[in-house]
Amino acid sequence: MDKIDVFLEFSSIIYGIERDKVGEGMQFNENNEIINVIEQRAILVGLSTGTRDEITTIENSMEELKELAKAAGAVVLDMVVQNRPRVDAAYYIGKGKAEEIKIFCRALDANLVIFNDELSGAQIRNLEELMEVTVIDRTTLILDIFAQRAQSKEGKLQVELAQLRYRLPRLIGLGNSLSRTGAGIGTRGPGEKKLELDRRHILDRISDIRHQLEEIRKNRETQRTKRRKSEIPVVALVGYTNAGKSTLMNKLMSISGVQQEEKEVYVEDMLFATLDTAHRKMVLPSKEEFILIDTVGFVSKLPHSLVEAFKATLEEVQEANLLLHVVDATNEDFEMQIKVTEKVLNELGVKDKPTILIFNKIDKQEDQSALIPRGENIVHLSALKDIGIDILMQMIKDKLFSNMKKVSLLLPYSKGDIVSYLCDKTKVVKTEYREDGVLVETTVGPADYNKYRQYQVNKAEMAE
Ligand SMILES: Nc1nc2c(ncn2[C@@H]2O[C@H](COP(=O)(O)OP(=O)(O)OP(=O)(O)O)[C@@H](O)[C@H]2O)c(=O)[nH]1
Ligand SMILES: [Mg+2]
Repeated sequence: MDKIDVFLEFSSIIYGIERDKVGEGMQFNENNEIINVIEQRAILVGLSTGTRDEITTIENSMEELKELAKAAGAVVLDMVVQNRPRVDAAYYIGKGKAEEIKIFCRALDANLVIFNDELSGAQIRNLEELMEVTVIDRTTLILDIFAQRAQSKEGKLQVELAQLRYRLPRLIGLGNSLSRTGAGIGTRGPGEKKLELDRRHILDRISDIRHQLEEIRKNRETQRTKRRKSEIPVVALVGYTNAGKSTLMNKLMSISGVQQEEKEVYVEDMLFATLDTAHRKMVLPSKEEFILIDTVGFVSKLPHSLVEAFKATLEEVQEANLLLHVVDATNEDFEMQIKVTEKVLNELGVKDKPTILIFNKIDKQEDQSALIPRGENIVHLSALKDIGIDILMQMIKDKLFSNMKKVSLLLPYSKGDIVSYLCDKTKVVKTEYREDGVLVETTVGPADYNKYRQYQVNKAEMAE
């Protein structure tokens, strides 16, 4: 074990004991005793290249970075934006600006500089050497928040995998950074784990995590197959972080009449409150059932390694019959948030799903109600104050169940494949083996109805 390993291992034990201190940096003496708890005092730095493909303004992006920094436990002292047509390969914002920020750090007693974009290993190293403070980027910050929040075994593995993938091409820069800080944002792994710094170990660990995740995925697949068989439709809540997905899930659960108060999902006014998907069974007043899934929220510039790592969890979204895309109507950047969510869903292979666009928090939003779109698959509501929930329920019902038709099909014995398909995919209430074929009573959607209506028999024929 080298010096850094010992240092990190020890600091991870400290974090394990003093959870509320997570988010703060610590200083240790030679005996690895805490001698000082260092506040993570951060200056945020953004770069505006003035190109039109930026999906939001630099000001809004920096505000969000501030929220992310706070969510990770840092104190934000100030924000600096550099206008520059191109990224500087060595110093990202250019050496001159980096020197200015160094003076700024001294003046404000900052010990951390957070960049709004991903940096290369060389940029991190150069900037740290020049500015003499810890340098991290937006990706490290987001991964750090995820590392702090991950609860389930799968969540922890996914975050660790994302962190390791991010680390691998940046070992030189990060090694430097970690040996300098020892603790604090960017050094934490999920479950207070020490993060690897050695290339070979990282590769081994990545392959080990992949295997473990594959096992978990297989298990989930088995459960999903069971669910599919039971033919209960699946509805997934998706959207930008902090939009109110979990609040809406709890609201729908409370009115669905199912006794599951203990199963309320976690709601918090912070970014990335939910990391693990949660499933709950819902029952509509008219008794139809569906499964509702709550999922991790998205954010602008979501690290690619995280999207990759979370793919398996979000596989469920791919299979959902309906998406509820929740939007925070009070956020002035809601259009960007919708675009980001759609883009991430696209990356996950979720395309052309029936979707209800939900503008949430209308109890609070005042100024921009005229700006919020209205339309066929759009609903304005407040999950917190119970406004418009009944309209949403009706829409869900219409989307999931209005096209379903009860049918009695008499299938010749030569059409065994259709019989097995129906038994597999639809809610069969009766099968009867008759002389002229198999009589199947079931409920089908419009596509299946059109395909198999030729086999439909009416009640009089059935009685023969
Ligand atoms: N005023 C108001 N606040 C709401 C409403 N719905 C949710 N909130 C608040 O918004 C914050 C975030 O809510 P969550 O339900 O945790 O949001 P989420 O989309 O699950 O967030 P992540 O899990 O982080 O992706 C909480 O403070 C909620 O109380 C609403 O209708 N009106
Ligand atoms: Mg949530």
